[in-house]
Amino acid sequence: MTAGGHGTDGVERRGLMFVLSSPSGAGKTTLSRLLIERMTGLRMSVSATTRAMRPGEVDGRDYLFVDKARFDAMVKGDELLEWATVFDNSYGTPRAPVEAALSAGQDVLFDIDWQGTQQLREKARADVVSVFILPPSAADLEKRLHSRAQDSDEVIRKRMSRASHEMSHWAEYDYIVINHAVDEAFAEVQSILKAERLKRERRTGLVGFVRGLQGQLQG
Ligand SMILES: Nc1nc2c(ncn2[C@@H]2O[C@H](COP(=O)(O)OP(=O)(O)O)[C@@H](O)[C@H]2O)c(=O)[nH]1
Ligand SMILES: Nc1ncnc2c1ncn2[C@@H]1O[C@H](COP(=O)(O)OP(=O)(O)O)[C@@H](O)[C@H]1O
Repeated sequence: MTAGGHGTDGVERRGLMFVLSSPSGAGKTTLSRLLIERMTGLRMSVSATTRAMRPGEVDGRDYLFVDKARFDAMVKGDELLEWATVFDNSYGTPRAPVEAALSAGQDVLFDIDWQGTQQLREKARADVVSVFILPPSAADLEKRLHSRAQDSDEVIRKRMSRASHEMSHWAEYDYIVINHAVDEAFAEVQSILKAERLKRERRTGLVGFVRGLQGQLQG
């Protein structure tokens, strides 16, 4: 699924799928936006969802907002790389943009839940890097859900009551980041991506590069 692209140092490598998951309100969206703004070579995977649009959200940027019939047609037509039901709504990752980005040598960022992460891992274990974001405390989580001011009290109660269940999947992830201060959590997530980009196994161009160096040395 992942064709080659060039790393910042010019050595060809396979693109990776960078996954952020967390209980609702822990900071995935905030960290994802910062990553997209500040890291080159990284594209956001825009999910399809049947949930209602929140104030300030933009169709096609935050999500593709679709009705249940369209979502079911996407599932039937094998248009989704993975999909799951979360908070009574359907969410899924459109396959085509992900495949196009990876073939163009870009990395892809996913804000998806543990169910979607498991499905991606089953499909492409070596190319998936997963990070679970935890809130510093339950009180902070609740405060953040309220401060976002985009969900009703009832929806927030539902999200809080699901948080413990969501969090129970933390040990399936490669990295765990505790989101105390945004800047620090961002720096940690950024470091993970930078290090993962340098992993030897992804750097398909290294053999040729080193051969070239050896040729120069013998030359
Ligand atoms: N499996 C899967 N989960 C998704 C997808 N898109 C979003 N989610 C997850 O659905 C959950 C709810 O997302 P959302 O309604 O935006 O609320 P938020 O968690 O407060 O941002 C979050 O855990 C997201 O990570 C997707 O395409 N697939
Ligand atoms: N480290 C942090 N400290 C304080 N507030 C934060 C922090 N990270 C995120 N927030 C705020 O918490 C709310 C929920 O964050 P968001 O990124 O939407 O979470 P998620 O996408 O995981 O549901 C937002 O209002 C966001 O601005």
